[in-house]
Amino acid sequence: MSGTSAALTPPADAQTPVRHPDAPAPGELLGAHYEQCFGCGGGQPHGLHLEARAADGVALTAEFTVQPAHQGAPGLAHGGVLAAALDEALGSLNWLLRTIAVTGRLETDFLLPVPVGTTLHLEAEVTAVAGRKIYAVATGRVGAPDGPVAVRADALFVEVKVDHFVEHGRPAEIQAVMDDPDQLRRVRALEVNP
Ligand SMILES: CCCCC/C=C\C/C=C\C/C=C\C/C=C\CCCC(=O)SCCNC(=O)CCNC(=O)[C@H](O)C(C)(C)COP(=O)(O)OP(=O)(O)OC[C@H]1O[C@@H](n2cnc3c(N)ncnc32)[C@H](O)[C@@H]1OP(=O)(O)O
Repeated sequence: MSGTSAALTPPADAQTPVRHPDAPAPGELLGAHYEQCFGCGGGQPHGLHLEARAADGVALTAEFTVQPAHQGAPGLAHGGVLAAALDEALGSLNWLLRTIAVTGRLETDFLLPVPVGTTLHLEAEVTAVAGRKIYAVATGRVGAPDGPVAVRADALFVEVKVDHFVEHGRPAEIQAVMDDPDQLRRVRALEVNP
């Protein structure tokens, strides 16, 4: 059984999402938004190393292979890790809107257990935008892009400015980003109207 709370139902005056003209082309790898991100960064040994690719519209596909470090029960992925994979795929939609947004609400259905070694094939899509609120859905299929759906999520992201991170992040990590031209370029690429 699954359902969606009222907070995840777009209001009647919500807009159809618009892919930003400078968004990566369909098929292009999106890359990590932050090297130390648990979801997409290359600098986290036990991270998900999720690789997302732009699709048509305001949508993407992504893959993540469940590692032994991601177990909850013996030989099975932890549910929180699967939720993190969905969250990361949904968060990567920022690249297509060229907006910085953070997860406000994430509702997840766990439909099938996911064994270690499985590659989860994710799809995420923005469904509506209302002011700063971005509504999106994601699914994760096991084994193949057309495999059975193991997990799915409905989410609300809320647009923020870079200041959100500068204000709330631990100063050492924020300074490290500011000192790294490559990292700074990634942040700026997300932010159309700083
Ligand atoms: C130069 C150095 C820069 C360093 C930065 C480096 C890299 C950064 C680059 C990119 C990173 C971007 C994103 C990360 C990407 C991927 C990771 C996966 C995604 C995540 O993992 S991200 C982490 C988890 N995430 C959070 O850490 C959020 C914590 N949270 C907050 O920071 C606030 O809570 C916030 C901002 C969400 C809202 O706060 P706020 O004060 O700005 O706005 P407000 O409360 O007014 O909400 C506005 C409207 O959203 C509705 N609304 C809000 N929350 C709702 C909820 N939960 N349910 C239903 N509706 C909700 C309200 O009802 C209102 O609706 P209405 O306008 O209709 O009244």
